[in-house]
Amino acid sequence: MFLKKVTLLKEKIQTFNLYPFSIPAIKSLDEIKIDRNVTFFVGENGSGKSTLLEAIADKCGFNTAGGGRNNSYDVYETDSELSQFIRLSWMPKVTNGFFLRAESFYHFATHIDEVDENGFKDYGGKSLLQQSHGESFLSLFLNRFNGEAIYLLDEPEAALSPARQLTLLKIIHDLETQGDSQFIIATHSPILLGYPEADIYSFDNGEISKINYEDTDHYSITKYFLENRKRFLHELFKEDE
Ligand SMILES: Nc1ncnc2c1ncn2[C@@H]1O[C@H](COP(=O)(O)OP(=O)(O)OP(=O)(O)O)[C@@H](O)[C@H]1O
Repeated sequence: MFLKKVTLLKEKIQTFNLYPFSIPAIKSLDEIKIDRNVTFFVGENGSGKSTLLEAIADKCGFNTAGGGRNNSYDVYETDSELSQFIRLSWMPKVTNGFFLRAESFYHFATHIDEVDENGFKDYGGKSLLQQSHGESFLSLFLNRFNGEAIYLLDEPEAALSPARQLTLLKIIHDLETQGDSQFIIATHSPILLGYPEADIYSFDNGEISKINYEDTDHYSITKYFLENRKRFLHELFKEDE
């Protein structure tokens, strides 16, 4: 494990009324201790997970549109408005890694198409643009990801079938145990969240705090839905009847 702590430099912030400090979870952030190789960010849509992950990626020197340190394609890069207000504490520092941003992965794939000179060796031997969305994610995980690195994944499940999400769990497990890799993953997937021995930070209720897997909405809503689908849907549609 490499990244141990993320601290918000409150003394540098002039106003908490503007984005990103207007996001309740960010406003109340003091520091996040990272004690595990695999850490998840969960929370409602708009609770600030991507904002913080992007700031960490920026601070790591990764392309904020997705990629690692050597992936420079400024045209798609966005400024992280938070990164200059956080401090990352490392032990030891690692520079290898990757920021996967599901929503802008196409830009990364296009960039690789433009610059690749070795037959897409890091991407399974085929242009990422000629692979399906989910196939291209898995090619990246299987071929480009390797040991002693930090991987920041923003909703990696976006393109993955449930079976491929299980494959991703296995890849994470192999990289964590054999390659000494660290992962921070923003996700809505109850499958990914089930990774053993991971820490889960919730961004709900205006704060960032640790939560047990079984206490997440992702677990409880999915479980209730699967076990009581008819009743659940009946209640959900009731007002419209
Ligand atoms: N560049 C920006 N300028 C102003 N507001 C922004 C900007 N980017 C995001 N926001 C707002 O900040 C809030 C947090 O957004 P963020 O993308 O971090 O949420 P999230 O938790 O990752 O959500 P989701 O689960 O839907 O991906 C949202 O209300 C969003 O509209």
